[in-house]
Amino acid sequence: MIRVDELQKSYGDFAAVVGSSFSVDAGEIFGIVGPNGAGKTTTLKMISGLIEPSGGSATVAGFDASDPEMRQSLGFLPEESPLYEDMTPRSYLRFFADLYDVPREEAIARTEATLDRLELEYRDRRLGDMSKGMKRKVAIARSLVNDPAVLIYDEPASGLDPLTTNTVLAFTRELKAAGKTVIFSAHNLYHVESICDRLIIMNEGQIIANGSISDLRDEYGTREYQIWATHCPTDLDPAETIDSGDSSSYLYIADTLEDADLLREKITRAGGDILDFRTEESTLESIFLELTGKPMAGSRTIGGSK
Ligand SMILES: Nc1ncnc2c1ncn2[C@@H]1O[C@H](COP(=O)(O)OP(=O)(O)OP(=O)(O)O)[C@@H](O)[C@H]1O
Repeated sequence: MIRVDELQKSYGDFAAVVGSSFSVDAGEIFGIVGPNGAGKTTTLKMISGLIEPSGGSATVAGFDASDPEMRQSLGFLPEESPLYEDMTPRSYLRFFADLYDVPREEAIARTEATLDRLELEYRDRRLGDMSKGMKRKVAIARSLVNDPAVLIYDEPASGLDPLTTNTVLAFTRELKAAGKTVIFSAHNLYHVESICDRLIIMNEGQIIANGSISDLRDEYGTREYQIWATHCPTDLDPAETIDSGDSSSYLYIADTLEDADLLREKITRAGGDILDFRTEESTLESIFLELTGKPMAGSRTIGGSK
């Protein structure tokens, strides 16, 4: 659905994007992550036809990014989406429907349904008097005004409260369920990990990793199996021991599932009980840190990060 081939952008001597190539299949949510200045927004703007590449090409739904016809297939939500402050959500969305030549009735039905789903009240209030979250919902509705097959969302949940963030993430999943293709850029790696099918990591204008979270874990991450038990056979060396008065518990770590099964067998044969068994995997954040050497602003880890 989207094909990016050796895409480049230079500003004078400075190379903001250096020969990026990747493709996004129909119906995928595809993530783009990277530290500040990595070239994410520049890449998204080139795919959207908003800036001209210095080299290479991008196609969306079979159209070159520079082809005006491509716009009918695309909804772009920029990182900062200034709205016309004196308009109301309804008048603003009708204005965009007219720009895209969408019939009025159809536009009203579509945008009202989107605003219902995003739980936006006050649709006749001046946009200038609305909160950031409310404006974001209107901008999301705008991205769908022409019912595009492809959506490019640059930091859609940035700066929003947790409730609105959850609504935006759930809505993005629903777009996929409805058959849309979504490119999703975010600083919060937990969001990317929870909704993206595949992703690229960019650093200093280059793609440094490309694949599903599971692919990236296999290639760059670690996985270990942890067993907590009540007993310590004499020939085993626990990674950790917790003494709590009259009883102790022991932690054993295995690198493979086969080794973990052997450990469990040994412990139960020696009369011990297994208290807990869990898999600990690298989070996207730890992989990101490993690859870029830079922490991701605005990100957070979920339990079990290493
Ligand atoms: N119009 C421009 N003129 C000169 N340099 C630019 C221009 N636009 C972007 N850049 C530079 O290109 C690099 C990539 O910028 P870009 O906005 O694509 O990064 P990003 O990964 O989206 O960053 P962030 O996470 O901070 O939004 C940055 O160093 C930026 O300063």
